[in-house]
Amino acid sequence: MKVFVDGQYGTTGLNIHERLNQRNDVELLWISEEQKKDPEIRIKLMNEADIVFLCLPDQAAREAIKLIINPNTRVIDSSTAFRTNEAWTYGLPELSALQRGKIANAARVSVPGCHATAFVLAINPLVQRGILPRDYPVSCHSLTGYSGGGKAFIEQYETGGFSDVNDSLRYPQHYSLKLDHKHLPEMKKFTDLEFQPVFLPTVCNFYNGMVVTVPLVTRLLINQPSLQEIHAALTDYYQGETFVRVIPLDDTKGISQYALDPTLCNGTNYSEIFVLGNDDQVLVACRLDNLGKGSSGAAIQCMNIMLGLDEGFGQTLEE
Ligand SMILES: NC(=O)C1=CN([C@@H]2O[C@H](COP(=O)(O)OP(=O)(O)OC[C@H]3O[C@@H](n4cnc5c(N)ncnc54)[C@H](OP(=O)(O)O)[C@@H]3O)[C@@H](O)[C@H]2O)C=CC1
Ligand SMILES: CC(=O)N[C@@H](CCC(=O)OP(=O)(O)O)C(=O)O
Repeated sequence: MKVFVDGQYGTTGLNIHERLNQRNDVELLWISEEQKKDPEIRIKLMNEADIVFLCLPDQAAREAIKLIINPNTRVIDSSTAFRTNEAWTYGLPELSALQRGKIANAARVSVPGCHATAFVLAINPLVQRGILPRDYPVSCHSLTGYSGGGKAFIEQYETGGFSDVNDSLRYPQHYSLKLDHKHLPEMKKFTDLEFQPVFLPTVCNFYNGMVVTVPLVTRLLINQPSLQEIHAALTDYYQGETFVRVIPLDDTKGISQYALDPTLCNGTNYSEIFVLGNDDQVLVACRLDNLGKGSSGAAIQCMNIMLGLDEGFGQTLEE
């Protein structure tokens, strides 16, 4: 099976390339760094491939898709360009059994954004199980490593050694302060919420890793559930999932007393859901690697599903 990664020299593309390089069921079509934007070579490689990964900025992804004319070429796009487009399938198999089936048969799959993945995983089951009202005024915070910003952003952190210009990057920075983050449309659509959440991300001085948190006031939820009931609903929803782990309440005692490290899923495709707080106010948190389940790992998981393979094939699996 032939695979081409368009954008193979970028942060996400490089990561996907590395993961696929280790597999012997995949023939990777290769483009040199000098030629990576040459339309003629890209057209040839994209139409020769069974699967194309697009790991490009949004506008470049919109242009690239027009270059694919082979009806048998299936596409997995990591950008924001097509995530809420009805002609595309949202690549989050843990949404539902129906969604997993759609991915298996899809010709065009859009990989969810990293913040959106964590938010949807944490919140969608609570809406589907009739716990969180669809019109709840949801708010959400995300703590993320800087690799989510791509090559140019990474350079600001890693070269120049915190010059006067970017000295403040040493410290956590809130961003997207117009409260219009580009993941909001998918966050709303794939949780069935009536309104977009208020979403505030914070980028920090570490490479990868992420924790998204959603505070909930239980007296405003349907039938005023306890913390245990919220935890039980999430645990039940994700039973049998390989890559979503709802952490048992007994195992969250240490975290409740100390802190939630955003980097502990790094290097894996796992996401971990924590239910913290108390019976009056619950904090649902989701931890993942923005370069794993937040992008490249999720893209590979989708490819495996599309090919009828085990979802964990080629992923780092840990017990
Ligand atoms: N980093 C992350 O954690 C995540 C990223 N994403 C998404 O994945 C996509 C890629 O992001 P990321 O890897 O971070 O970005 P990078 O900036 O790190 O990489 C993008 C790559 O695409 C190349 N490129 C740009 N335009 C073209 C073009 N017209 N034709 C061919 N190649 C081109 C760039 O080259 P050059 O630099 O020379 O312009 C670069 O090598 C984005 O849409 C991003 O939103 C999604 C989830 C997480
Ligand atoms: C630190 C940082 O800037 N992170 C990026 C996340 C990138 C990502 O997941 O998503 P896209 O695929 O939608 O680009 C951001 O918040 O925009």
